[in-house]
Amino acid sequence: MTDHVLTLNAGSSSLKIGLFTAAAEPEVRATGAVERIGGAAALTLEDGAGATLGTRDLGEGGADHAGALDAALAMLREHFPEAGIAAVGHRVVHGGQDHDAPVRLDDAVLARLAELEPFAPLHQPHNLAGVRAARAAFPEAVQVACFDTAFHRHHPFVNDVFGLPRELYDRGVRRYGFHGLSYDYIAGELARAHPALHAGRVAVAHLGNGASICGMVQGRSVASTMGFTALDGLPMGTRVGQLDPGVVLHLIEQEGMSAAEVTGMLYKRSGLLGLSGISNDMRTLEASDDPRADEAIAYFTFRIRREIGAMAAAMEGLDGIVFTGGIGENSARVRREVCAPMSWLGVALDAAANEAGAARIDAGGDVGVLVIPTDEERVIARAAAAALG
Ligand SMILES: Nc1ncnc2c1ncn2[C@@H]1O[C@H](COP(=O)(O)OP(=O)(O)O)[C@@H](O)[C@H]1O
Ligand SMILES: CC(=O)OP(=O)(O)O
Ligand SMILES: [Mg+2]
Repeated sequence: MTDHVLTLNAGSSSLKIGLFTAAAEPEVRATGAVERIGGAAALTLEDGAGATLGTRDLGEGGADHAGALDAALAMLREHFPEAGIAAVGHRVVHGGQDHDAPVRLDDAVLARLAELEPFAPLHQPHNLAGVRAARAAFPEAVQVACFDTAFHRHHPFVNDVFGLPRELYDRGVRRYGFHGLSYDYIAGELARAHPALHAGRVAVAHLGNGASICGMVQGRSVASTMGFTALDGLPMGTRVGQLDPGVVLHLIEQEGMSAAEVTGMLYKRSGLLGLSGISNDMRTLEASDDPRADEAIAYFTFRIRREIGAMAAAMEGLDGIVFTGGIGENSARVRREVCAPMSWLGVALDAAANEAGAARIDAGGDVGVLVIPTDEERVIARAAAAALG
């Protein structure tokens, strides 16, 4: 029976899939993840209760995004041979100016989204390759795109613009912001479980291999640290984060680097990897006793603090901080190094709650501090189920 929806979510270092019932509030049947794509990639499939159904080692450097998708779909089919797929929901990182909501994919939409590939080179090509693969594997299914940019499409002008000649803004050179599916989920969780915070001003820090902060007022995005591309703002696993554009000019004009070489440096060889010289992966850096690993983490947490301060200014106050994403959910050290020096802003951390990975980790200061596991898959599944009517 075609009574299920499938979700595909290609991140920069991961591929996540989900199998849900096609209900208005979809029920999760299984989730699968390939982590550390490009490194020691491994696939895990779990059932809806979190019990492991299968694991597969894809080997050091053994899987790219396409290989990860093949392996994940094969394992899913093995465990759920009876599940028919009525709709496939895709995370598509960049929706450009056109999309503030999910959209059904056809050839014309797909062609326009492909034009945005240069603006999200670590994601968009993999997202669209997933669409093509899913159309071939499930030709009868409805294909739906869910955009990381959609949640941010109604920023105030001052948070949407760069100080460039106006015609560039008119041509779409704007601050789009990303990780919107994650922020959409967090906004829903705040509304459900923390209505007072939902009504207030919250800095949501999505810290994964890609990392950004969203300034959320009454559950809506008013600012993002990410901009025209997912390079801006915080330093990330391999991405540079905020950078003086004069450095780019220097690299090209004085150092003789090509545009492609600069692109490779800023997207793939900077951030935690570039600073540490060791790894883009926070688990590896935390386990290292090399001082460069500590310095990379120190820069990461310093920039998060700086940007939370900037969000407080953008929102004219701060009622809460939410940590989410692979690092935000799991690294007590990062949360501690971010929060400890922010008592001036009313942030007081409960050290024991933080180390224990509790859901609420503030010690009752002016600013509520929460850890909320994100669920981009659920947001995608809801949109895919909704498209079925
Ligand atoms: N227990 C942990 N402690 C510290 N960092 C962790 C832990 N688990 C995962 N991470 C980090 O989370 C990051 C990946 O986050 P994730 O949101 O899954 O990535 P992506 O941005 O590719 O979707 C990696 O840097 C990884 O090391
Ligand atoms: C937009 C982005 O950076 O996504 P991810 O964190 O999944 O790489
Ligand atoms: Mg991600």
